[in-house]
Amino acid sequence: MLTANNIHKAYRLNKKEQKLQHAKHIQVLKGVSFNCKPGTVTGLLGVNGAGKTTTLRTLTGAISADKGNVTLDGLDVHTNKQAALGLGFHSASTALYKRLSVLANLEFFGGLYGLKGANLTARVNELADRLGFAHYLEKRVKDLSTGMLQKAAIARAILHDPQIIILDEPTTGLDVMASANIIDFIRQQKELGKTILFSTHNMHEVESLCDSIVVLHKGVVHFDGTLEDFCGGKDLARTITHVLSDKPV
Ligand SMILES: Nc1ncnc2c1ncn2[C@@H]1O[C@H](COP(=O)(O)OP(=O)(O)OP(=O)(O)O)[C@@H](O)[C@H]1O
Repeated sequence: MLTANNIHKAYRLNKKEQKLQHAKHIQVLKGVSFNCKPGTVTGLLGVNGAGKTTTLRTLTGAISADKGNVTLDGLDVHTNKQAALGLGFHSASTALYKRLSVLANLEFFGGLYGLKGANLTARVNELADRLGFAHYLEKRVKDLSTGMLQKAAIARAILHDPQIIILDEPTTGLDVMASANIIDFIRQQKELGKTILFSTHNMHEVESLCDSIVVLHKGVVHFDGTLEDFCGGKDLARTITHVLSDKPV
């Protein structure tokens, strides 16, 4: 089980912001705690600026938390290498080398995970088939469309076959077909027994995929539980708007 335990995170403001806000820091996460149960899909929801990306980045160690910890099956993912390898993280900033082909990128990053030879080829081909990018393995990353790039970057993030897959807005900016492809992929990964945590603003994706949701608001977990418990049979988009703006549904 992946556990976020009392995560706090503040960012230092730049000089102009410090003057405007009469503060040196902005406290973005204020004690975020939740679990992702094995073999489930959890949606991380919240309005722009709620702290979703910061949560995912601190969970995966991409940035350090000021306080709190993250464990995978009881092991701290920030200090235990084996636990860290249990996570795969994709976000808009997941980098690929633009001048290299998709294949060369995946071979390079696979090598960093210790994959080589037939095992590496098999893993790249498996992901290319599942995500539907086998036909552009030889294309240079700089020549990819947004959707193509997204799939290649997701593949890069999970080359090492992690138990936990963490995706920051995986379908943002994608057309319906490319989005559906990624949603199918998440579903397949769940069927394979993986644990998935992803942030999104698309409530239909949440309704069709998620076993549970975590609603973040102003850096605090506002709700953590099943969709049914959150919505009580009502429409998710309306419920979340109601809950977060305190207006009647
Ligand atoms: N590197 C940074 N330095 C300073 N402030 C930051 C930094 N990164 C994020 N923030 C601020 O932290 C807050 C939360 O940002 P975050 O990106 O985590 O929110 P989010 O819920 O993912 O938003 P969105 O839905 O728009 O992607 C925002 O006020 C943002 O401006």
